[in-house]
Amino acid sequence: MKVIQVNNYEELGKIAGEMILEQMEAKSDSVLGLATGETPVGIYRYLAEEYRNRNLSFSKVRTVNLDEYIGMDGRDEQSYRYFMNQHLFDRVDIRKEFTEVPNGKCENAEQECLRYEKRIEEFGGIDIQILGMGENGHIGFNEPGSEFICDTHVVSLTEETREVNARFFDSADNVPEQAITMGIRTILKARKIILAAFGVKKAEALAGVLKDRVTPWLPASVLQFHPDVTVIADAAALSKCSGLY
Ligand SMILES: O=P(O)(O)OC[C@H]1O[C@](O)(CO)[C@@H](O)[C@@H]1O
Repeated sequence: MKVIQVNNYEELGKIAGEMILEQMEAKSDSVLGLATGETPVGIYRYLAEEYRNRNLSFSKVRTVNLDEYIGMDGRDEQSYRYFMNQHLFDRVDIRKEFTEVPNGKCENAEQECLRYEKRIEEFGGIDIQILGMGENGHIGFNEPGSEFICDTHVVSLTEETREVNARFFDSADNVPEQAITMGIRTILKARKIILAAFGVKKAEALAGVLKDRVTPWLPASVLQFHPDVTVIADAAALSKCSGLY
């Protein structure tokens, strides 16, 4: 894995953003795999700014998001669809019908997972996938103990993740208990992966990803099996990784 240490959050957004723009320059109809959470907000901000500053177009770009809470639709402010509209899709000329986020309000979640996986295939697979990482090492909502050979599926969130994500809700009780997430196999099929980590809360998990054995108990460690992963992280997130990169 290639590791890039950044000095601040803005730099993380710029370096990851430039990798995405490079991908779009090489292929205007690139398929971008996108993530939610606080970490990638700076990446979307950078993309939206560069869209305005340069003569860029997202009109041919397709996107697929990692996950969505079950029970939420795009009008719910805590939904990941809402997050993506707010931070990126409403700020660039992307075609909404080219943006995919699992439908949290679907009638049949199992069918929705199959539809989602098929849609990624129809798009031609993911060219570049942005990943954040949970403090427990989850990627997407693949929690510790998840199967590696798994496509888009329904998950029950751990209490730990629900508590960490309570910051986006009125209380932890309001955090949905289930979500739809791309599986680890879906993620590993992406041609390139960026793992973004910021802050000391990610230090332990990131050290495990860079130095420990691959284990389902630290889902992000599976990225060691992927041939093209770039880790972009600040000194705090890398503080337990000295000598490893
Ligand atoms: O970037 P943050 O806010 O630390 O979140 C990390 C991870 O948590 C999630 O938001 C879900 O718990 C993931 O989508 C994300 O990768």
